[in-house]
Amino acid sequence: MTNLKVLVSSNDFPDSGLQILREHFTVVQSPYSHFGEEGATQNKEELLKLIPGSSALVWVTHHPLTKELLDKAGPQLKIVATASAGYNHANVEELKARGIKLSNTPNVLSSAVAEIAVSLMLATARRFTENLDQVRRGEWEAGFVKVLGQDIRGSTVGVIGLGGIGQAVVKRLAGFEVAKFLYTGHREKPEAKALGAEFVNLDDLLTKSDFILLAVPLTSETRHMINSTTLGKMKSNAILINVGRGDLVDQEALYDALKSKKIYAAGLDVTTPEPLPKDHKLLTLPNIFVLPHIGSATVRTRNDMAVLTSNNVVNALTGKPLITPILE
Ligand SMILES: O=C(O)C(=O)CO
Repeated sequence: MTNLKVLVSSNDFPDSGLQILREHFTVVQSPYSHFGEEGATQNKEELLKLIPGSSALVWVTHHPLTKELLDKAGPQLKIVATASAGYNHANVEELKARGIKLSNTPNVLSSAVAEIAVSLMLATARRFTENLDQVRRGEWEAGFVKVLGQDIRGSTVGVIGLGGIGQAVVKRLAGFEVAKFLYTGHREKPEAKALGAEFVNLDDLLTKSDFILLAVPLTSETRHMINSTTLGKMKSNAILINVGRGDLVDQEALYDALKSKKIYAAGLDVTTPEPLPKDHKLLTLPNIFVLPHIGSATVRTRNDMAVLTSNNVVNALTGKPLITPILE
């Protein structure tokens, strides 16, 4: 064990990851979580107190890594290891300018997030929100014609971003008799052939797909890529699924498109903000199904993410290459 200090940024980092860190370093952990307005404020104050002298930061959720925090940490900071695949909160340019390494946790969460994407497809296509509401009200529609949904069978599924998560969704849909998989992105993916997915431009994907899956990182290029213009190109039976980041979607435009039935439905695991306030107007719509960002929230996946995060820290502080580098 060394005296190098590792700060774990919230109280819910799994023991599997903590154990690895404790074998090597002096571990300091915030007693708060990032979640909720109060938790986030308390945690920020606590982190400002705990961060000086840290050689590594284990960044557990999506709290922004501000210049203020980095300044407080001090010049010995070598690595930020974020326990997430997405790293839009990690202030990449600032880390790069300061020569600080950055790692994330891709791949280990692809199957869990893909399961949530498929769940959202089913929940929206089969109108779980309206149907569950009927059950809760004790007012089931009688007869043959119930709240009728759409089939995944025979549909065209368009994937925006055929990376690890997008590919895992296509694999999981193998038994659903999907008619066609389309995908778009910066370039064709070698994996697409085996998956039977056809590379198209964004406009083609938007105009032809029955399901549109967002599985791209949030960048300045992808922010609000779903807006009134792109929503306007979708089919009236289109279902939008977002397992990426809330800001990929202009939520005002999405509200209008769902309210006016310009598109059929939306299933969101990610929103802006998170948590979405319970009186948010999106939640008044019958054709939306919202989850509280649980894509990677299984015991196994969270443990895998924690172990990978900690092993990245061990490697960075013992002079070995990062396992999953963003900045090295
Ligand atoms: O790891 C991430 O970036 C996630 O949002 C998982 O749901």
